[in-house]
Amino acid sequence: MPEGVIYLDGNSLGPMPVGVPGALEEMLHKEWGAQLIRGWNTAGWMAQPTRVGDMVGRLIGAPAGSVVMGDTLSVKVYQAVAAALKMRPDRGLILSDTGNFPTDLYMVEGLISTLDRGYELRTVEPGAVADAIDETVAVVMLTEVDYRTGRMHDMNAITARAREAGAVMIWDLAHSAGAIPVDIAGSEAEFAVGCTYKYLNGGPGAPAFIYVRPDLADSIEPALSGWLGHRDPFEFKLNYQPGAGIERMRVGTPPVLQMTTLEFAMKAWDGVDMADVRAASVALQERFIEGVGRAVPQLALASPRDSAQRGSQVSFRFENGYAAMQALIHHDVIGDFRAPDIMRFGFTPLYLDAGDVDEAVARIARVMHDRLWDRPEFKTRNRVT
Ligand SMILES: Cc1ncc(COP(=O)(O)O)c(C=O)c1O
Ligand SMILES: Nc1c(O)cccc1C(=O)C[C@H](N)C(=O)O
Repeated sequence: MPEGVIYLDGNSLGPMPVGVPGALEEMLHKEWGAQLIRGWNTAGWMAQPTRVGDMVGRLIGAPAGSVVMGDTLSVKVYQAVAAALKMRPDRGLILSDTGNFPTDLYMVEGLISTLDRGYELRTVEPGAVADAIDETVAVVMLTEVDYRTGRMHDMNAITARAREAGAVMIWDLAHSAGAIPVDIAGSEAEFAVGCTYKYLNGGPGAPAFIYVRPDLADSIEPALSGWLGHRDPFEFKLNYQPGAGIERMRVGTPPVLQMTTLEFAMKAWDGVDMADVRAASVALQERFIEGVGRAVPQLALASPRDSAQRGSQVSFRFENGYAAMQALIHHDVIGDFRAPDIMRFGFTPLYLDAGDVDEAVARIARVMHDRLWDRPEFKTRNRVT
């Protein structure tokens, strides 16, 4: 971590794991440089999407062979929804919630605009999802942890409700993978998707993942029928035939450099138990909430106070939240801002401890008490964070 920086934004972009530059340099010289196109076979690039998929799968409770990496999360959402709709041709409703990340909703809008049957995308308040699931719903698509508030859905209860109603369940685990324990197989959800540039530290643009419940993987119909999801890509047949199991959710050429970065980053999780990560995360978050509550009571907690209902982030509402976050970043506490008024802080025990939390609270208190945010340069909205 850069000297003096307290990084509370690993829920948006994880930091670079120690050793990544060396690992990449080695790969560039020994694999791409020396092996050239032979690297697809001899360096194992072709098998990397499922090999890394298994590493990610372990953290989300997915059995080996049920997760594949590739593309962006937006694309994986599209694939999951398209396949799910084909499983329920008699129904026309896709249910999501108003807390979902916009791209998930946008991808559904785009997908259904290309389909002849009139589909409806309906969003309800997060707390109203379970009651909104009935026999008219084809697909329930939710992000488990709300990107703004950190509010967590009850994955098992909602999946069970969807199952009862005959709807297909898709979970977006963008804010769950590497953040909280997930038992996707135990939930019996049909699909899950997620990204790897947040808690898994795969780097900006790291490939996304998709999980398909193993008993379905050989029967789902991929909408993005790319050649690397074909049963025999190197037969170069004129017609598409889906590959075996999860392989059919591959599309085109995998981003090998990003995949190699991610594969290296995943080594940090070897032997790590998500229950330990969760316990450490909750302890850090509780310390933070109590500290901020004592020192800066004007920041209103936007996250559930009960840690059992919160992912691995803590958010506060403040009307000048954008400027306050810019000022904080200026003072080397990096969180981010989400419109309209949310200051968001992510907790990642792999590289944060109680001392970081106390120092962050002290700097937040200074920024707020001394109104260090009240400067024109902090008020121009032109930033990602
Ligand atoms: C829940 C969720 N879905 C999707 C995305 C983004 O998708 P993509 O990786 O395609 O930009 C994010 C974050 O950017 C997210 O938080
Ligand atoms: N994926 C991002 C990007 O390409 C640029 C900036 C931010 C992101 C994010 O991941 C945002 C994140 N999903 C969020 O929860 O707000």
